[in-house]
Amino acid sequence: MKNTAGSETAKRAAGEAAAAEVADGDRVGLGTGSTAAHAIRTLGERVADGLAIEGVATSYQSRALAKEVGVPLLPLSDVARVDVAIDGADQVATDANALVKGGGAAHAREKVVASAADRFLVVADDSKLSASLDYPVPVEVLPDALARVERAVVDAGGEPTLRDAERKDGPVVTDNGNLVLDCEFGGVDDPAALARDLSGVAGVVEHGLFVGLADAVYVGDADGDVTTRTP
Ligand SMILES: O=C[C@H](O)[C@H](O)[C@H](O)COP(=O)(O)O
Repeated sequence: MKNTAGSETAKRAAGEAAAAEVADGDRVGLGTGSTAAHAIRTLGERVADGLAIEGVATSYQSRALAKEVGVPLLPLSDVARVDVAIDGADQVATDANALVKGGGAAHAREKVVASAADRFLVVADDSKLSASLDYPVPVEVLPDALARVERAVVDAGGEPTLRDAERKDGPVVTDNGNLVLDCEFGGVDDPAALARDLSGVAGVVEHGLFVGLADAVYVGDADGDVTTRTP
């Protein structure tokens, strides 16, 4: 489920500010979504100006965009670490320590890349900031485990909804061939505990709670100004 409230100016400002942090020779994780796309386009412009980097895409979408703008790519399956990863979020806790991601169903690969990054930079417009995390948590599920995982989410106090796409009959299928449950927990008081609980359920491929992974959050506003938050 996408959080589409923010302005394009704010997203662009955040994406450009984070892309400016990338240095010559870096291996760069390329996030997914409309905000990360601004960072990828900026990196494409910098590559055209002579910046030498290698990108690692987190989704079909980010791979296609990187190719379009001329960012050279390495396959994720060959990569154990990246220097810096830049990615968006659907909701960011104001203390910058926890995020909800996966509105575009890309959170499994995004978490692999974020966890492989020396520096994980999050880019977001200011509508994504929230004192407490109350955005539905996407959970990628092995198709055969759907019923089992739905029950586990209910047991954990959540309300799971199988994600459907507007222009597709049937459920969303991720780039990894799995299903997505958007899980409403109301406010998440202890993101680390919920993250641990969800990771412990057999059949959960990955969930969209990113706790303690971000090194900095670049927050853009509608005037094009950017502030940086660190956990
Ligand atoms: O699965 C998608 C990703 O986690 C995105 O980074 C997240 O949904 C934010 O996307 P956007 O920048 O388009 O709001």
